[in-house]
Amino acid sequence: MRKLAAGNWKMNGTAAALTEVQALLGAHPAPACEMLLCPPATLTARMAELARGTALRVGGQDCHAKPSGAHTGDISAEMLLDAGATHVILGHSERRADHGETDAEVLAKAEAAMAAGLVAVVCLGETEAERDAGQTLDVVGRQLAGSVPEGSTPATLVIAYEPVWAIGTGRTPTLEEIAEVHRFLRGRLIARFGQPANEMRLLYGGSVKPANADDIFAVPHVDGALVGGASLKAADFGAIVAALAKA
Ligand SMILES: O=C(CO)COP(=O)(O)O
Repeated sequence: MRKLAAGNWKMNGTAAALTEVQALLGAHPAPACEMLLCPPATLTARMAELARGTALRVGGQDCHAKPSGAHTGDISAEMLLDAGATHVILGHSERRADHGETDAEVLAKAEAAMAAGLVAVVCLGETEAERDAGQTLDVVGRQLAGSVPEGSTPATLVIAYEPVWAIGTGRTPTLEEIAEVHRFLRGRLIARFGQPANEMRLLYGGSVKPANADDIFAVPHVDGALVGGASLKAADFGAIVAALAKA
C-alpha cells in the first residue's frame, strides 16, 4: 500500500501561500508516499495548476451531495474535479460541529464524491467527553458504519481518525490509544468490505508535527496522516512527508 501524507489547510491561505507549495515540490519532488494538500476552495484550481505533472495531489475540504442546483455557497464534487481536485475531505469534526453535519449527510456526500470520481477522505473521531466516558470505539464505529458508502474500495476511500480533542491542541493520544482505534477500524472495515480493506488507508490526524511523526507512523495500521497546522509550512509538512516515506 502507498501511504498518504495529507494536509488540510482549513480556512487558511491566499495566493501568497502557494509559495509554500512550490517550496514543498522543490524539496520533495518524488517522495515514496502519496502527497495531498487540501486548500480552501478559492485556491483549488491554482494549486492544481502548480501540482500538474508532479507527485502532489489536490483535494477539497467538503462538497455538496448534489451535482448542481440552488445551494448558495456550496460546491459540488463535480466542481472540485473540474478545478483539478482528486480527493475531498468529508465529515471533518469542524464541519460536524460548525455545520451540524450528520453521518447520513457525510454518507451522501461521500457517495456523491465517489460517483464524481473523487477519493473520499472520511473523518471520524471522538470528543474528549466521549473518550473520558469510555465511548471512543462505540463512537468511531458508529461514524464508520454511518458515513462510509457501500462499495467503497481502497481506490475510492481513505479514513482519517482524528480525535476532536487532539485537533489544534498540541495533545495527542498515546501510541497505544492510536493503535487500539486503528486496529478496531481495520477490523470493522475488513468485516464489511473483506480482504481489500487491508489496503484501505487509515490516516491519523490531530497535532501531527515533525517531532512526533516518526513515532506515530510506526504504529500498526497507521497508513499516513491528515495534518492541519503543520501542513501550512513547506518545511514542516515536508518533514512529515519524509518521515512517512521512510516509515
Ligand atoms: O484537523 C486536523 C486535520 O484535518 C488536524 O489539525 P492539527 O494538525 O492542526 O491538529
